[in-house]
Amino acid sequence: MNPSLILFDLDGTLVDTAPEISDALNALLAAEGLPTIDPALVRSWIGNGTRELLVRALQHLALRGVRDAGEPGAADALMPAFGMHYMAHCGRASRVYPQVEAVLDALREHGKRLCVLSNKEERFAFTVIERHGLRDYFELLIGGDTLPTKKPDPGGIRHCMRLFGADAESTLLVGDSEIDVATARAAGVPIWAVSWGYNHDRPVAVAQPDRLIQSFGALFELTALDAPRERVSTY
Ligand SMILES: O=C(O)COP(=O)(O)O
Ligand SMILES: [Mg+2]
Repeated sequence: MNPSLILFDLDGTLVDTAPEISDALNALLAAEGLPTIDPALVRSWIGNGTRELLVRALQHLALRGVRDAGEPGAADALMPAFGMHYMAHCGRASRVYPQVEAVLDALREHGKRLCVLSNKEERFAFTVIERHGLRDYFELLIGGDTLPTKKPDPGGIRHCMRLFGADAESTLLVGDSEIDVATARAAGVPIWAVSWGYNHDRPVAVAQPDRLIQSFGALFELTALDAPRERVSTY
């Protein structure tokens, strides 16, 4: 395995975003006079994008008898306010996982093309990587609303492969959920799954990724087959 193009899922793979996603959601619910939700439950809803998370939160409240939460259109009506709360919380309580910067540095130094492929809407995904200083590692960020489809549709992977002239053998997806595994399978590319992310309430191992990694440092081995590029100074 010596991929030249490596695509990274964002939430649960590069950055632990669950705390601020539940902070933003609960800030919205409190502002609307609705009951707040246990962060552990919110964490289990991450993976399909922010709007979908809001839909699930409202369904959860409706099932518990909260009036108005189950009204058709409730999620769309609340989405602009949720977006404002989320933007205000983005990058505050989230943390980049250990070794991420060191690995991305090494991969870039060895000439790998790196992209983010997230189901989080582009503006939020961009804000998360920007606020954590990760932006310059990536040549492209595809969010859940960048293209007509999102994961598990293989469109995002195919788009990157076309753009960077990579075939299935020279592409790798690194993700944390069964959605990522399904996306990679649909595109015919290998998938390495991280063990520490968000996969609803089950271990991602059940989705049978090609490899399960226990630490981000495992990705250092992807640099073993390429000589480091000469650094070109701009000064
Ligand atoms: O925001 C989400 O729900 C998921 O985002 P991810 O695809 O980066 O895990
Ligand atoms: Mg994820």
